[in-house]
Amino acid sequence: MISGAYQQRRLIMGWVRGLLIFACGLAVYFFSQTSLIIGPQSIYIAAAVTLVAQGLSQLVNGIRMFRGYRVYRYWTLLVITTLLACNAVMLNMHISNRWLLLSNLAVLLWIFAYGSRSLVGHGKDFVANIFWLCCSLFAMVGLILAIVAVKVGLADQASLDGFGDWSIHAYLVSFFMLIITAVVSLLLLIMHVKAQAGLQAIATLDGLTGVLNRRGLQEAASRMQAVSQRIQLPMGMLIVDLDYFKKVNDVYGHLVGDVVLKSCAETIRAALRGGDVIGRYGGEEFCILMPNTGEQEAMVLAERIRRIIEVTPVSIAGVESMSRETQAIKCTVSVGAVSSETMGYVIDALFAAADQNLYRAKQNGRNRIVSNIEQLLDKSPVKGKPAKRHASVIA
Ligand SMILES: Nc1nc2c(ncn2[C@@H]2O[C@H](COP(=O)(O)OP(=O)(O)OP(=O)(O)O)[C@@H](O)[C@H]2O)c(=O)[nH]1
Repeated sequence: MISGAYQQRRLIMGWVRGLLIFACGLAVYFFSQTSLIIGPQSIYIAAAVTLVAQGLSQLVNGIRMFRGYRVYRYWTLLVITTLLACNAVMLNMHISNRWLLLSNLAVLLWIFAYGSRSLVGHGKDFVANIFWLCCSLFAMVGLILAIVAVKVGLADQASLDGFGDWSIHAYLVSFFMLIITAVVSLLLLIMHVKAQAGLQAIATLDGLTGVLNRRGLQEAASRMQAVSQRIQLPMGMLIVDLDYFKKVNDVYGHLVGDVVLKSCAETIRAALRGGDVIGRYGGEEFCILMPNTGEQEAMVLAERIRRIIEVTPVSIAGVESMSRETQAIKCTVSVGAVSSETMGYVIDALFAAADQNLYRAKQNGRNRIVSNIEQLLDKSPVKGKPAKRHASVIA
């Protein structure tokens, strides 16, 4: 978080620097329009464009850094030297205004095209759409600069000599300022949205396994319950608990315990259907919420999870502090299953009933599922094979 805030500060300070140089460029341009200038007006305009280009290129560099793209350290230096050198040579050699203007416009066009490319949105989410908006705003400026360049290219010499008085300047300057303000504001909005999403993820995701934490789970359960109840579809819930996990910690250490937890969370997640939600309910307990799932389907999914954990040993080959012979650990889980068909839609009642069924599964010997299905089918609970030992080691 602290390093993220520091990065953001660095980025924003970079943008501020770019905008200040850009503003200096505009100030020089406005000064060139007064009678206070000494010497030819074109020198001031060339200096103004150089400063504007320099400020913009710093801004574009900042945008690239923000997007995580490669930043060319000497890019801003290259822009300023190219422009200064071209302008100095052309002014000293009294080369036609047309070439002076065209070269300046070309550099500005290049910067906007580069910026526009750096702002292309990826994906279809809100942030991607805002990036696309910024991209099109920069592209629009590029297009207008291209039109001005064509106009300069086609204008006759007499008209070019009065270029300083062309009314398009006022429009261009206001347009530049408007677009830059809009793009910077949109980038700040993206920064804010990303920071919010980061905070939301920290608040609702479990740091170790990457699945929802208890709070995220509660929120997901409330949402699922509201929708299921409204459209009168059943919702199922499983609480999956690793058997004899304390012994894994005791025998192999907490580092291995963490690897086992992560791996089991991933294995369970991979076994779920689209729309199912997994969260970490407690230490070595996971909760699975299943929309449109009755008691029978909940049992089917519970059995799939029990089976897949049983047949998928957790590889601990690369874990530090483990001896080379120990390659993998076999685990089993007990599952408490329940659905709104037997317990109704009250979330706390579902959690309590699933917990109660899990307790019964543990009492009955572990590596098995207990549900309320007998209440529906008048049958005894489905049972998996009891585990013979807590965790076997595959050498
Ligand atoms: N490595 C690791 N261990 C954890 C974590 N959270 C909880 N535990 C451990 O999980 C163990 C849970 O032990 P118990 O509640 O006795 O459960 P158990 O040994 O699995 O026994 P049964 O559930 O009855 O089969 C404790 O030793 C906790 O320290 C974690 O994030 N990482």
